[in-house]
Amino acid sequence: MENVFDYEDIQLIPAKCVVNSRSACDPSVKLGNHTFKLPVVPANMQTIIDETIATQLAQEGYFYVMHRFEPETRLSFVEKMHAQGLIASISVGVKPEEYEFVQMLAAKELVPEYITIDIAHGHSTAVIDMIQHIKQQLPETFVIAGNVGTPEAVRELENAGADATKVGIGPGKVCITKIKTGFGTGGWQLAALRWCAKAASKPVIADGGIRTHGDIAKSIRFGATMVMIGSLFAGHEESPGETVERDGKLYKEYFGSASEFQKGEKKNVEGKKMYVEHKGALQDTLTEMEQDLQSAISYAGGSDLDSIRHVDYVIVKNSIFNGDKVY
Ligand SMILES: NC(=O)C1=CN([C@@H]2O[C@H](COP(=O)(O)OP(=O)(O)OC[C@H]3O[C@@H](n4cnc5c(N)ncnc54)[C@H](OP(=O)(O)O)[C@@H]3O)[C@@H](O)[C@H]2O)C=CC1
Ligand SMILES: Nc1nc2c(ncn2[C@@H]2O[C@H](COP(=O)(O)O)[C@@H](O)[C@H]2O)c(=O)[nH]1
Repeated sequence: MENVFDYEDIQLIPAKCVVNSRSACDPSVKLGNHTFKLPVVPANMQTIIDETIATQLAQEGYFYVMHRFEPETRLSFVEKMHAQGLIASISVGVKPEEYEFVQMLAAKELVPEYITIDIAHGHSTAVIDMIQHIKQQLPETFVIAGNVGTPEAVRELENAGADATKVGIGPGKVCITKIKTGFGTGGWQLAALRWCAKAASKPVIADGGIRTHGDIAKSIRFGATMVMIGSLFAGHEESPGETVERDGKLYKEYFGSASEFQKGEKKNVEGKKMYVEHKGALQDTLTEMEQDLQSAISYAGGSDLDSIRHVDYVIVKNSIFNGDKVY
């Protein structure tokens, strides 16, 4: 593959501004039948989202995907969200009990608006079978399938009925797949996104490796409809991870969904645990992301996200941070 690059290697090129204020730029995005305030979704991980955050996000008009690691709560979660007039967006795996769960939702006529099939290696018969099962049982549900890292995988999952695919194997902050298996899109996630998005006929969600808000705009430029983010969302007051104090500073725990901490055993471990700096309220980050995206849209010379998709770019030889810290 020619032109292999990652987020740090790219700078987008400004085009003539057409708005008088960044506040005139609209960073909202449509996914399925709904429009959301931002093209950003917090990762469906246990230290990133819980029912309280999911409810807050849905009420405020942001997309969310609830994780699948407390499977017994999912049915009542869908009921609770619908009782409040909010969208229900949940995750499933591919084991036999997950088939029964989907059947149970259908039998109770509980139709989540979104279901994400959340598997490490999504280019598999297991995921294709689950897509078909959901589409048969819950035809109205928007199905996001992943994770994948190749155009072949995107096409196969789309052909099986997926409404969107999620791209990213190994670029995550707490991911050790790349180290333990030698496989993945770590180190070239942005190029992999471009490769996959060119083959896609439906929305692509870029998942993992976002380290700055500018990386969201870069993902949009290279074909993402939406971006899934873990580490940047891990350090908030509301984040479900444990809060610890070290040398007078507060940190929040962030662990991988395939880590020993999540699994409760040391088997097929492909994730680790780390601590990220505490950074205040979730809404403050969402607001800053919105402002930074509005600014990105203005630099793109337009007034909505689509303008970012058409800007030129350069591959820079050195890191854009040039040895500096981000903040
Ligand atoms: N985006 C990424 O880069 C990655 C994400 N993750 C996250 O970790 C969590 C756990 O993922 P996962 O282990 O898939 O989920 P599960 O533990 O639910 O495994 C799902 C099923 O797929 C099988 N399976 C898992 N990996 C493979 C593989 N490489 N080849 C063949 N079969 C496989 C498992 O069997 P068995 O366990 O017996 O093999 C199991 O039957 C998810 O939330 C996932 O998103 C994990 C790694 C990479
Ligand atoms: N290889 C692994 N990847 C994982 C694991 N748990 C989650 N993930 C992926 O990471 C992203 C978040 O990435 P970030 O760079 O924004 O922090 C998440 O959405 C998953 O796709 C894991 O244990 N191993």
